[in-house]
Amino acid sequence: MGWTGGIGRSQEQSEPILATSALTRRFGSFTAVDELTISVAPGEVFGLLGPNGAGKSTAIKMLTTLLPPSSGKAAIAGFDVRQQAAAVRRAIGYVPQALSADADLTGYENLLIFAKLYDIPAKQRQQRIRDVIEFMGLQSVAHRIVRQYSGGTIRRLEVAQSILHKPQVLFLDEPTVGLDPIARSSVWELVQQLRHESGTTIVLTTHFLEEADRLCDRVAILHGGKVITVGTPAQLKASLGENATLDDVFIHYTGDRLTSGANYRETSKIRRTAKRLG
Ligand SMILES: Nc1ncnc2c1ncn2[C@@H]1O[C@H](COP(=O)(O)OP(=O)(O)OP(=O)(O)O)[C@@H](O)[C@H]1O
Repeated sequence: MGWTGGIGRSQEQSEPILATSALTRRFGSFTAVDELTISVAPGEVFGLLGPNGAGKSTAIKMLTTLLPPSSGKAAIAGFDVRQQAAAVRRAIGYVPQALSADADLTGYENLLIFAKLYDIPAKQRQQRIRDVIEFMGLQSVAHRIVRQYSGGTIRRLEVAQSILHKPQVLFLDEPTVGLDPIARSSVWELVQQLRHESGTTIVLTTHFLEEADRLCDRVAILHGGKVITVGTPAQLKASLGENATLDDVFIHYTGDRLTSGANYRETSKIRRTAKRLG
C-alpha cells in the first residue's frame, strides 16, 4: 500500500472535522484570541490570515493542544482539545514556524525519531517512512544530513515528519516564510498534492495572500484576536467589487497591508527563518 491508501477520510461526512466555539486565550489582561468560532469541513484547506499579532499562532497552539484555552471550546475529529488532548494529538499533524528537523541528522533519521514519537509499531516503521519519503519526493536526499538541504527541502521533510502517522488534520504555521519563490511554490504544490491524494484537511497561516487565494477553499481574516470575516476567497473578493484582490479584502477589513512594508517583528521573523533555512 502506498502512502495515500490509509488515511480514510470520508468526503461525504457532513460533520466538521474541526469546530471551535468562542475559543479564547488571554495572557494576563490581554486577549490574544477573542471568542474564535470557526468550523472546517473534512478535506478543506482553510487559511487563517491576519496582520502580525492578530492571534493566528495562538489559535493554532490551542488547536494543537500546546496551549490551554482560557475559555470556549474546540474539537478536532470529535475530540475535545482540553478533555481529550491525547486523542487530538493522534488525529493531527503540526508543522510549527520554528525549525522542527535536526540539522545534524539525515532526513531518514529525523523521520525515524518522529515514527517512534508517534508510536508507529516497529514492524511498520520502515515501510511507513519509505512511503512518506516517496510521497514527498525526498528519495535522493533521505540519507544526507539535513544541514545540506535547501530551505524548501527542509520544509518538505518537516511536512513528511508531521504526516507519518496519517493525521486527519494538518496544521501548517507559515510554511513558506523565509523561502524563495521557487521553494515556496514547491511547498504549495505539496499542499495541493496532500489534499488531493490523501484528503488531509489542512489549516494554514500565511503572509502570502495570493497563495492563500490560490490554495484555500475558505479563509478567515483575524484582527485583534477576532474573526472579522470568513468565506471563500471568491466570495470575499466579490463582496468588495469586480477586480478586487484578496489584498484589497485584507486591507478593507484590517486597514493593514500584509505583504509589503514589513514591520520590525515581521522582518526579524523572516530573517530568522531565512537564516535557519540557509
Ligand atoms: N506567551 C505570551 N505572553 C504574552 N503575550 C503573548 C504570548 N503569546 C502571544 N502573545 C501576544 O498575543 C498576540 C497574538 O500573538 P500571535 O503570535 O498569536 O499572533 P500572530 O497572528 O500569529 O502573529 P504573527 O503573524 O506575527 O505570527 C500578540 O500581541 C502577542 O504579543
